[in-house]
Amino acid sequence: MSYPVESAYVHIPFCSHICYYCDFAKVLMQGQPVDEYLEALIEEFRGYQIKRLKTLYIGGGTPTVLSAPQLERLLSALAAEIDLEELEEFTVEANPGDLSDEVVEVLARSAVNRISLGVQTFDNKLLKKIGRTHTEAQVYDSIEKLKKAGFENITIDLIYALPGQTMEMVRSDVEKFLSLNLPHVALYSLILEDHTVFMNRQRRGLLRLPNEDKNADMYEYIMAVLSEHGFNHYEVSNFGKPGYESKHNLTYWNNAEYYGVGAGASGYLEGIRYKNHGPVHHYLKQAPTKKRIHEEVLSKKSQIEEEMFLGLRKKSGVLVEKFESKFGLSFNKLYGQKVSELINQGLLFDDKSCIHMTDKGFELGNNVFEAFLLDEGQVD
Ligand SMILES: C[S@@+](CC[C@H](N)C(=O)[O-])C[C@H]1O[C@@H](n2cnc3c(N)ncnc32)[C@H](O)[C@@H]1O
Ligand SMILES: C[S@@+](CC[C@H](N)C(=O)[O-])C[C@H]1O[C@@H](n2cnc3c(N)ncnc32)[C@H](O)[C@@H]1O
Ligand code: SF4
Repeated sequence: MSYPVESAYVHIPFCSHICYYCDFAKVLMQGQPVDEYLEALIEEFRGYQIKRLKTLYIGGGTPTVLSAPQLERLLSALAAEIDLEELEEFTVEANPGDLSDEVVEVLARSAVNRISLGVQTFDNKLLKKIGRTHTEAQVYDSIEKLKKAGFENITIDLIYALPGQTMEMVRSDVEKFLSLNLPHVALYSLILEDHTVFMNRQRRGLLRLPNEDKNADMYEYIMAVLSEHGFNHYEVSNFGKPGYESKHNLTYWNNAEYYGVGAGASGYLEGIRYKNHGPVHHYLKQAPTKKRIHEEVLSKKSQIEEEMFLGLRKKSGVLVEKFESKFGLSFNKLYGQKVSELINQGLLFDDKSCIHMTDKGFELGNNVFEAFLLDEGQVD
């Protein structure tokens, strides 16, 4: 069965500085052929002849390091391609340090209706320690500017379990978020990624990270306090007031297909997961329709596993009937035994039509996901 593709991700790989924890596709903006990149990106987008989209997400890197005219060029070129009446959610990621008045003005005049602000923490000392260049005051300033410009669907990213971070500091970050009265927050536990300053420090024994128990305490605190304040914990790391759950990110977790455009972007089209060339110069060298570096036709086994891993990340879980009609298989025959075991361990619960993770399951996510790996040959 095929479903219409309703989402697109557009990647801006430039940053004004490189954070110590980050391994996303990004490069220092200085000296980069930014205008040339934007034209190539627009051409790649046009090549897909996309007309209808429900969600569009411009991420990075840092889209807001573009100058106001550059951002204007990008936003209007993308908007000209699609039917804006159909577009429900249009997100742009922004960094508090570089959100100028001119950039906010361009955003306000465009079809963008959701801003994702990379705050990470409100603690000035900690911000420095993780390689960020903005301050707490700049966060408030950016949010005020955005609100004044008419944005109310604003989300922020926070990271917890940062080096030297205590429970008290996490509490303070969450309280500061709550006092801003925003409808959404993503809270990520720090992941130590290869090729980062933090991994280098860790290898030399120089990084003091909260241990696993502390990390679990922090997550439990976050879940409890945000649900007390009316946030729906709709995905492992995402919390939104009802109606503010991110439609774009739900596309990923629903295992639906999406266009991925730009250097280092991933996409999923016609059963193929692909990734574009990452380094900007490599990306620019390829013809508009040949930007992909890697394509994988997913086997039925992989499709089923992904359906489970992604679906279980959501509070709403995996709908058994949808699974069965998508794959033409009996869910119970394939996973019934595993699901019973995980329910007995308190990691999953079952409400007849759906399988969901419990809070404990969210905490121990990887143990749960592992149980859904299939053996070779188990499905054709
Ligand atoms: C790739 S960044 C792009 C957004 C923007 N450039 C910024 O930094 O605010 C998206 C988000 O991923 C999260 N992130 C990046 N690296 C991470 C890591 N190693 N562990 C946990 N979260 C991470 C951060 O919260 C960040 O805001
Ligand atoms: C970690 S999430 C943050 C989401 C945000 N908190 C929100 O609710 O909208 C976003 C990051 O994931 C990465 N990302 C998302 N979709 C992508 C795609 N299709 N290809 C490549 N990177 C992607 C980008 O680096 C982007 O900055
Ligand atoms: S976290 Fe954001 S600003 Fe920092 S390096 Fe990564 S993409 Fe750039």
